[in-house]
Amino acid sequence: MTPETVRSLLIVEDDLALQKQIKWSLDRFESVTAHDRSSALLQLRKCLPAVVTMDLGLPPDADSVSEGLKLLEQVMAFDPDIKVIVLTGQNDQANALRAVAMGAYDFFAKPFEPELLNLTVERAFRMFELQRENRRLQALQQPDAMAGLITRDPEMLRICRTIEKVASSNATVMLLGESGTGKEVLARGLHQASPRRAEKFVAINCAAIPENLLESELFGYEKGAFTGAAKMTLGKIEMAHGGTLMLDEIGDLPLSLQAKLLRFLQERVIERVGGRQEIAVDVRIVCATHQDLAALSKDGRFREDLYYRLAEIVVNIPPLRERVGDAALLAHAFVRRFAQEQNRSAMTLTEDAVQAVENHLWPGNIRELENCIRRAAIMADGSQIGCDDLGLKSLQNDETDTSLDLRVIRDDAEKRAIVAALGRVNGNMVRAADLLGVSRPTLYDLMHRLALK
Ligand SMILES: Nc1ncnc2c1ncn2[C@@H]1O[C@H](COP(=O)(O)OP(=O)(O)OP(=O)(O)O)[C@@H](O)[C@H]1O
Repeated sequence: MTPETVRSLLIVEDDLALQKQIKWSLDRFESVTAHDRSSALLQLRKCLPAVVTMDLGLPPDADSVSEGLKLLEQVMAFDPDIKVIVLTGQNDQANALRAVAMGAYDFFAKPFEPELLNLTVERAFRMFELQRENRRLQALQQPDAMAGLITRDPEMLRICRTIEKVASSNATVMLLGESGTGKEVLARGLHQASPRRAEKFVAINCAAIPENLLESELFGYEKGAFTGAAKMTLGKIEMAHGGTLMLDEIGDLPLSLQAKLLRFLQERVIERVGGRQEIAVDVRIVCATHQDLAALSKDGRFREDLYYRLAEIVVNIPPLRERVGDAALLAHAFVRRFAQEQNRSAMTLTEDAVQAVENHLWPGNIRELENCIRRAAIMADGSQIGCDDLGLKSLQNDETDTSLDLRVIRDDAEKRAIVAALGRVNGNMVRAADLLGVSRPTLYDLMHRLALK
């Protein structure tokens, strides 16, 4: 729920005359009504009220408080911030107190005094708004939405800035990158940097759920929609209402569901499985995949119209092997974190371990590196983590070990230049020294040092 949204009052009363009377006496608030528990739950999800006034005696058993208390419990489970004002009979203080113990905000004995009820409802709205505002401010204090993301690679830093820039819009973002490159980290960062940060971030992995369950997982289902559907259940889209929904591995979404998702993106309403009602849902979509979606859509395996809807902003995340200096930077950071988590004194990577980390290609990207360091931090005997602990080959005494040694690089270049100069002047030392810009004795010395004689 975005902070600007006006929240309404829900009046739950089975006596329709009384319901009208309450609505009328609270007419300065925007209100909706319900006459029993199931219609109240429906309104709750549809209108997301801030305040509920509720009769405890509801049908089918209006003489007892069981339905009312059950509804109260469900309201509190749905959103504990909602302020519920319980309307009870004159001599029913025990049940009123029971309701307060279960989370009700206040109670009122019938017949009620309209002015007093007005004041209580107003106070409840104010309390609700204050709590929301408080949470929003707390979220604002979060200094950097990308705080958990470690990188010094220029391309990754550029991506972080892009994510922060587009966060305030509602544009759908598509994150493309190999497995383990941090797509979910970036999606969470986007949510944190957006005005939706006080609401939920919900992620669903389309590849991890069997096709026959995915529809109800995404869209929810009504009670009795299929065998085993014992109660109405919200889908991930509805759960993310007001917040951000991450559709991970979107390339694995079956074609039948692609059509349904497209309809949702166009009309922003869903229908639960087995339901007939259209429910408006306000979510920001982020999707991610390691697959080539454009190619999938050319092959007819991914709807082109859905692709263009989802690809409003496309972010290509580079694999770890292409990020300059990040493997070692992340390795050091993970060592510090895992040593701390295991209450071990400071641990460090040996020099050849750092070198091995830098040279490994990390096909599983940051996830693989993270797991590798976690395992090593557990296995290492002392405070030093070496190549053996990491399960990587040491590069010491290996040819590639000298790849960054300037002296070796310089010697090699000098050797090649001298050979080329001598070749060009057919072995004439005087002319070769001239070509190389050194004296003849210096050229002799160099050839001696470089074992060229
Ligand atoms: N730049 C980073 N700094 C610190 N940790 C990171 C970074 N990128 C990724 N991680 C960590 O690496 C792991 C994998 O990241 P994440 O789940 O976001 O990748 P992914 O691309 O969504 O993977 P998959 O495609 O397999 O779902 C997580 O534990 C995450 O915290």
